[in-house]
Amino acid sequence: MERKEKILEVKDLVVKFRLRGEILTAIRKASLDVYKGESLAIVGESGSGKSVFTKSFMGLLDKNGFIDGGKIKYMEKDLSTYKKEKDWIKIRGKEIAMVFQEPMTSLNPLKTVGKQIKETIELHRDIRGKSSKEEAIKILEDVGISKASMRYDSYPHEFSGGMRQRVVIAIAIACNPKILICDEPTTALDVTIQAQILNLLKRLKKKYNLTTIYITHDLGVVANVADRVAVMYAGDIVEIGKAEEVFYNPKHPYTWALLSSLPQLGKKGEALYSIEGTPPNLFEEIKGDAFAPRNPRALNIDFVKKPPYFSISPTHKAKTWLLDPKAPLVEPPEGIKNLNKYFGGKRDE
Ligand SMILES: Nc1ncnc2c1ncn2[C@@H]1O[C@H](COP(=O)(O)OP(=O)(O)OP(=O)(O)O)[C@@H](O)[C@H]1O
Repeated sequence: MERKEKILEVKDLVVKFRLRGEILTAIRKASLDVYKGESLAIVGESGSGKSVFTKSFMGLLDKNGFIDGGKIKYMEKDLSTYKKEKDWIKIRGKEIAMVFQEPMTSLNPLKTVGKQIKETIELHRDIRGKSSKEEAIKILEDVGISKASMRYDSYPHEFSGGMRQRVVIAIAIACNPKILICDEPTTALDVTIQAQILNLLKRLKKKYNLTTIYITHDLGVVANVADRVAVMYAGDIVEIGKAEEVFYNPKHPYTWALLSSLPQLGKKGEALYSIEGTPPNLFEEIKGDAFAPRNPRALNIDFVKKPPYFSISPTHKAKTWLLDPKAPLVEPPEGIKNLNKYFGGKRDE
């Protein structure tokens, strides 16, 4: 594999929350390398820790949250040691920016969209006055807003949902970040608009040489945009690889379950597959493989000992005892064996 430069290196990160006198462990020694210029997707069910994990890179954890171990290395700096807002201001937006699911919560309803972009430019870059307005208009054009110089003076409520999401992306881009984290960027939008926003993000990634991290529970979104996929379960990354490796040669039973629940695989008239059981209680210590109680193919050892990563290829690894040379042969479910039929074409776009 060509050796790419790491832009972010997360090692054994532990994030906890204090809640009513108890401690909840949301991230359990998760590690992740992100390479410059790549597009990485973090997928997993609601509550698996995707948002908490990425928010910890930006100092955006809720007040009751704290890092209790591990490192977050970004450009020679260890962000896990950052405590003060004045340190985070140098990173947030400027180096690492985030686009959230619901555009209305990220926009100020009382200010024109142009002013919001202009202010962001002036806060982060050395441009003022007329030039920053011109730059704001250019960015509005970049994110696909037609008649940008006229729309500059519009308020957020005058835009449709998809257009508002474009404005939120414009604000994120205006800071000139190196990493753009997109947290469920299309969940609140209808299907055609979703595709447009994903295409826009792909285009901007190329133009601005961005590293993009998508957070989503929807593997369908991932098929279209990600170079690599990280699968998260109960606060840990249980499988990671190139998108085609995770889609066409998945190894962790949780990835099998996620893939089996893809709506694209649903047969007409049949109920969609859904993963049985519930995720573990994060207030309690987890023993063994966290997915074991929900895994119909679990081995005895899964309930006792946490699996390490086993490598499948230089770019693909998974934390499951099924990959241990001593494990019995367990086949993935039939339904997910020919996924290239569904996604093969799309990935080559
Ligand atoms: N402020 C908080 N206090 C207590 N627990 C929290 C807090 N924020 C998050 N959590 C818990 O951390 C775990 C991970 O949450 P997180 O929001 O990262 O999940 P997620 O995978 O992003 O899910 P979703 O897709 O629903 O956002 C969950 O169990 C959640 O309840």
